[in-house]
Amino acid sequence: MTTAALELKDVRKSFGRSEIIRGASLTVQKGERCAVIGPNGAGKSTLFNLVSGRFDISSGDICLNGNSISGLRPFEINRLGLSRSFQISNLFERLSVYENLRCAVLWSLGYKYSFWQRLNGLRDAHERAEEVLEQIGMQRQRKVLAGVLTYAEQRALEIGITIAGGADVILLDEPTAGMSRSESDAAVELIRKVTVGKSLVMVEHDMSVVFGLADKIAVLVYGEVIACDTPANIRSNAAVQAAYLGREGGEEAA
Ligand SMILES: Nc1ncnc2c1ncn2[C@@H]1O[C@H](COP(=O)(O)OP(=O)(O)OP(=O)(O)O)[C@@H](O)[C@H]1O
Repeated sequence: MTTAALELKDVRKSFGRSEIIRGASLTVQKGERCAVIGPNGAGKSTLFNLVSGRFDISSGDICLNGNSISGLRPFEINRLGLSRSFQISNLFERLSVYENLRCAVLWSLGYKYSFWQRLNGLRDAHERAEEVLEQIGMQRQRKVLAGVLTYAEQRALEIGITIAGGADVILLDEPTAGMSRSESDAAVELIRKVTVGKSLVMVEHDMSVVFGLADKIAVLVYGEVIACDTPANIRSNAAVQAAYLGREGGEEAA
């Protein structure tokens, strides 16, 4: 049996007396694209914060490539190969597109101040930043300050920053939020391209994005994964229809 890229085992999280994540289990295989959907307040962002180490789990376990990452800090989890984007823009607005990418690469290389390491680190970071620039199709904007990019370009740059360190498990939080249809279609193509051979977990409200991109959909309702299946099976799942799709995404998902 192959080792899963990411596995959540009966994960629970309470804030004070409120249990927000109530025994969530989820397995994402290597190379698989999984969308997490669910109503507002279901706990999707909390789940991302648990997986990326921003919050500690209350109980259960989370494994990355077969090894427990529970209790590790975000940068340790990142160095083990998991990278996440944020809903809120996470760019250095006064740095250029290229500089933003180079910063992300240097950070992921564990760059520390030492002369020789600095020279080697800068060379490696330059080459990797160039690769990512090409992957996200932003060579023409390389010198443009991140703060003056269009919204869709900023989101594309965020995706570049997320993949810059070469992580093999990518978490994207609402990557197409606030985009027009055509911008969102372009973002889907970009995500598809940059996640080839990687595992993707994304939280997304736009059902055409979810059903267009995901190999597997996990439905989170009140902190529990009530279904996790192929898009076709999720579409016809009566419990999912009742709890979520019937109200929020039925039209796009149909
Ligand atoms: N740090 C926190 N302290 C206390 N309660 C929190 C905290 N973070 C989240 N919650 C609560 O957990 C619940 C789930 O929130 P979360 O943001 O994870 O939901 P979501 O599914 O991402 O929602 P949305 O789709 O609206 O973004 C909410 O009731 C929220 O108020």
